Amino acid sequence: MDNYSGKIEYRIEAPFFIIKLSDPGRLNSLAGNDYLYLAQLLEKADEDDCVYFTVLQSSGRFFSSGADYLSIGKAQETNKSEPELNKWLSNFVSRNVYVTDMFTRHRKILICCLNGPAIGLSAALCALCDIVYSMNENVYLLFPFASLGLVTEGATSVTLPLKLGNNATYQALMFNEPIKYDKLKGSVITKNYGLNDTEKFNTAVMDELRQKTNHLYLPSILGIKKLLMINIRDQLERANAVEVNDALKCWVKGEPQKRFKELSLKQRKHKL
Ligand SMILES: CCC/C=C/C(=O)SCCNC(=O)CCNC(=O)[C@H](O)C(C)(C)COP(=O)([O-])OP(=O)([O-])OC[C@H]1O[C@@H](n2cnc3c(N)ncnc32)[C@H](O)[C@@H]1OP(=O)([O-])[O-]
Repeated sequence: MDNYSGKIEYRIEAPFFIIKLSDPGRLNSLAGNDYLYLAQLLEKADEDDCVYFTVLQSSGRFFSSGADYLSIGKAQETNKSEPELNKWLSNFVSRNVYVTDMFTRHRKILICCLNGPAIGLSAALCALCDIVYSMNENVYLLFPFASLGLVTEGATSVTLPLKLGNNATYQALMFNEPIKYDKLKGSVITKNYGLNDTEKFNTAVMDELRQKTNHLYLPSILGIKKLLMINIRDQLERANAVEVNDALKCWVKGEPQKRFKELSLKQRKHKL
């Protein structure tokens, strides 16, 4: 496994496999290869028989600001002679399919420690987690697909209506509105720790998880997750495939690249 950028750390404290995003200076934005590494770590956690819970943590004030716009610029600039279709099949389709698939197929309990806002593909991955805890009420999820010339990704065309409801999903996606704590509470977030320090929050969640799980018969929880996923797994897998193929057309046309560049030049700002 290649940890290309060093932006992601992991440690195993059985029964927990803890993955931590550790690039707070750039708000834990992730390049294509970082998402690949994250997916590989999920695969490793899935295969490890000592692991029952995969815990996602982050650092600083954001959980993750989504795809790293600089890496999209680089992908655009390299191999200029390569046909756009080939370029975005490898730089977008295969990566998005793989990372989303590793989340949808993950057999262990996925717990997200949401220390701050999550955006784009990273927000989609939070929405794929089984349990989400928030550090405080300042968290939000933003899916700026309509602003960036993209369409739903990371199986959000299934997870958002399922978790938030259909009309709330339309409201957020059509107008690029952040989904704030008041809407996430109870639907996505099941506990708010009311803290203001990410490291204290991460520690508090782990302390509580150790306490809550030490009396459980752990194989049962995997059996329960398997049953809970039976009805939606096919939907998630189908959505993943259709989403990337629709988005591929956007990348070939070139609209997202233009808009990501504007973001990187600070000529475009999301309304929060
Ligand atoms: C795979 C393809 C599909 C994926 C789709 C998606 O994920 S769609 C979602 C795509 N994502 C988005 O649309 C979100 C884009 N980001 C934003 O809209 C804003 O940064 C903000 C609203 C998140 C925070 O505003 P704020 O005023 O509080 O903070 P700030 O702006 O000053 O940022 C602090 C530092 O972090 C840096 N940095 C931040 N994000 C990124 C990034 N994604 N990339 C790289 N760098 C990023 C920023 O440059 C700055 O560094 P500098 O210049 O000081 O060296």
